[in-house]
Amino acid sequence: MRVLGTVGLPGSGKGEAAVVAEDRGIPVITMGDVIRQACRDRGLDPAEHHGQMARTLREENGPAAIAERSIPMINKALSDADTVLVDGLRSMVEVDAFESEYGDGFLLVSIEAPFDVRAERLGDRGRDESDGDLEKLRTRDERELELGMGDVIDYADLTIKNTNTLEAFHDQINAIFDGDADVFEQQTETQ
Ligand SMILES: Nc1ncnc2c1ncn2[C@@H]1O[C@H](COP(=O)(O)OP(=O)(O)OP(=O)(O)O)[C@@H](O)[C@H]1O
Repeated sequence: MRVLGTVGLPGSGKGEAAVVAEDRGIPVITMGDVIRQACRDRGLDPAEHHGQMARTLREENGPAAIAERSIPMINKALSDADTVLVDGLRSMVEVDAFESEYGDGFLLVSIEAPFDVRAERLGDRGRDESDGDLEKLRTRDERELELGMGDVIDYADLTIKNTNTLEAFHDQINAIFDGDADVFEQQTETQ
């Protein structure tokens, strides 16, 4: 059993890591899915209430609420699969929740790229208007770091620098899933 969590600032490549996982048939649970499900459970439109629901869940059930709600989803996926990817951890309380559930089976991977590289890639991605806005990216970075993402990045078992081609990045992610170079084993043994 392996639960691989990713952390990274906006545009670092977490979504691409999830694409690699899905291509290999590895289930992906995103924290966003948890929030969308909570919206639907309460009859709310996720497109409209996503941000508010994230805050409500934390207010009602504490800062680890979203991680805790994702654990049953991960466990369900683990009944059919050996490995699951959890996309986008944001704070140490979430790390603690996954570590207490999965112990050494949990591996935290930090995906990193410099601001300028992320800004250019997000500009190309253009998923929404904030993607092309440098000031908004700076604000998003600051907000994530203030909310504790920096600690999670520092704590990660493995760091991947996503500064090369997309193909090279996919190879790096595949190597982690393959357990190449004993990367996975070394890290879990020393935890
Ligand atoms: N090595 C790379 N070379 C070229 N493009 C890349 C590379 N890595 C990622 N990208 C592209 O950069 C964009 C941002 O990557 P991605 O969507 O994976 O980031 P993210 O970490 O999920 O961001 P967010 O948190 O904002 O959703 C995407 O369009 C992705 O295809």
